Amino acid sequence: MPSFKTLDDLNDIAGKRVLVRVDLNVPVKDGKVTDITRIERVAPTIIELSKKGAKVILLAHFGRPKDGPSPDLSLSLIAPSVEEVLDRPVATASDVIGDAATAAVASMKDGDILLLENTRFHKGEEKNDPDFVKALAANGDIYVNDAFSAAHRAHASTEGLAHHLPAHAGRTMQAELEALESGLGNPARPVVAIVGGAKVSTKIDLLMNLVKKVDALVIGGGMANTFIAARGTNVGKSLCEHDLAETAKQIMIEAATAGCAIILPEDGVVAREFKANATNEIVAIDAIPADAMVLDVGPKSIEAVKAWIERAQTLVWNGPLGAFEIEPFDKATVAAARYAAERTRAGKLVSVAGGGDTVSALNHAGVADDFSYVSTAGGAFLEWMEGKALPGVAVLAKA
Ligand SMILES: Nc1ncnc2c1ncn2[C@@H]1O[C@H](COP(=O)(O)OP(=O)(O)O)[C@@H](O)[C@H]1O
Ligand SMILES: O=C(OP(=O)(O)O)[C@H](O)COP(=O)(O)O
Repeated sequence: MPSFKTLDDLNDIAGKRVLVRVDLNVPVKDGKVTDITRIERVAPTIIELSKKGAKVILLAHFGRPKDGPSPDLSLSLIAPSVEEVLDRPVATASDVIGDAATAAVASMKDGDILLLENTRFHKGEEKNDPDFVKALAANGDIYVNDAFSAAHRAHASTEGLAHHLPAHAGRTMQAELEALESGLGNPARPVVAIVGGAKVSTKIDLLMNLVKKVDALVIGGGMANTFIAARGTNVGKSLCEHDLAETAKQIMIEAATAGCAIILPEDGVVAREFKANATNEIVAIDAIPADAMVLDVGPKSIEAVKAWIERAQTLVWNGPLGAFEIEPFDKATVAAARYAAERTRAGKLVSVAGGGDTVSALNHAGVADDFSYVSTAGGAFLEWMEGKALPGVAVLAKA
């Protein structure tokens, strides 16, 4: 595990402006936060710094804004939940740099907490643009990164800042790395990975290495549609990234070479509308109607997933098997989560799951506490599993 400075190395910080990168990219429905796990996980760092008298300035992204600020991706939507979890007032600012941010920081008293606006409202964030990094750094004396779940991004607030200010890992960053190392550093085999969800383009590349590390890869969700389409099967209107067909094919070749089984759904639950209780039917995976979309894997596939969980000694899971937020398309995710929890409780399985929506899905299934470890991270967790150095962690180690 890389060594880095932590909060233990931060003394006499009363009055200091501490820029704390947190991950507040939480699930939201109708403007309301539906899962507060990520907020709960960063609370200890925020409270500790505030109690030491620091001015705690939170930096975070929310969603993937394309063209600058948009009200539906404003962190002001998340601020009330942050206040509720911390049980303290949290001020907000209408921007993350510039006059609005400077004025908000200038008005802080020792121990105050301020949430700046979505870092991704500026293009410089994802480009790790030096001028944007400087503008962020102007409001801080110290940088703390507690966003393990965004540490696979070499962005201004996750990587760039550590080159400008004394950089420390927050309590969650530290705890996540320790827990993953102790749970998965030397995993018992067979290791089975389940990968689903919707972030196909940002996660598909890492499967190329993941298949060399695990014995079986079970693919569900939007990711499965992309693999099924790559085989030449019609996926109708399903969430699918057709331009990634070649990558998907290459992954299947790599998996065969590495001796990793790839398990794709045999059947799916299809609907014509993405909404709760939409009329739906179960179809074989090669019989998806052209005007329908697969919103969950079907009952035969659920049995296959459970059989792989039964064979596994270690399970790593990121990405729900279906659109679990809308019933009845939560069935496969709930069934797999409950079965993995049952095997874990019986001492037959080490189960590690991660990702904002995956954690929310485990909470929905009522089994998050039964898993061996639940990480706040999805993509970062899988990249860690691949053995990759995460830019946000590597830079802390250097600092
Ligand atoms: N078949 C599907 N069609 C559309 N969306 C899906 C499907 N399966 C899963 N999803 C969606 O994937 C999202 C979670 O994906 P992702 O962000 O990759 O997971 P995580 O946050 O756990 O890393 C959920 O909102 C879920 O509705
Ligand atoms: O939610 C996140 O990642 P995850 O969906 O892989 O768990 C992180 O906040 C990173 O977000 P990003 O994938 O838009 O960079």
